[in-house]
Amino acid sequence: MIIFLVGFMGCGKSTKAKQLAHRLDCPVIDLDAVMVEREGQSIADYFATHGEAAFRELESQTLKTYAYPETCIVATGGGLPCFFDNIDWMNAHGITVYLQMTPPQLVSRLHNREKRPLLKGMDDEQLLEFIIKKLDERNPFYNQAKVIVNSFDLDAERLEEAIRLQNL
Ligand SMILES: Nc1ncnc2c1ncn2[C@@H]1O[C@H](COP(=O)(O)OP(=O)(O)OP(=O)(O)O)[C@@H](O)[C@H]1O
Ligand SMILES: O=C(O)C1=C[C@@H](O)[C@@H](O)[C@H](O)C1
Ligand SMILES: [Mg+2]
Repeated sequence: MIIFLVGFMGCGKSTKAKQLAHRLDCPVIDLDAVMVEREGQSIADYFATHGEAAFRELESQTLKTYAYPETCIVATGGGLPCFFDNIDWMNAHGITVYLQMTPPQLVSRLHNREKRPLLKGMDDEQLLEFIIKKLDERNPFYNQAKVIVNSFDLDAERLEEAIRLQNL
């Protein structure tokens, strides 16, 4: 079974993916990291040289063509579920889990903004405003996930339970 973790930048996808993979003794795949490795370029550099539209194409293609092991945890990019038919594809191929956080909680987790092309140069106030607006656009996609959990202070054991309750 493939478990896809989705949610806004900073909601804990990469951290929780590693913890869950450890508990379930299976590999973890971080799709942002897969693209960085394949392209030999950071995501910020990819955005700068090719633009966001090209990045979204690459991201969708990477999602759909990756050779996933039978059981694995996949940390997805923050925008991935919101483009093309990516959320439908994930729902058809595995269990989707939305790691939900409030905008102020996300602000408190989003350091290193210079590495994130969409957040570059923002202070806390601008970031909060941006997140509120973006979440409004993105929630209709994130909310199509099969499991929805508040991920602030969520430990991996409780996350595993929430997924099992729904699916395993
Ligand atoms: N339980 C926690 N308490 C405090 N900080 C945490 C906790 N879990 C994760 N973090 C920190 O929050 C930040 C975001 O976590 P993480 O990188 O896992 O999110 P993400 O959803 O993968 O974000 P993105 O892929 O957009 O970079 C990181 O700096 C991480 O170290
Ligand atoms: O929320 C987004 O649109 C993004 C999130 C990151 O994981 C990266 O995939 C990229 O920086 C874009
Ligand atoms: Mg991540």
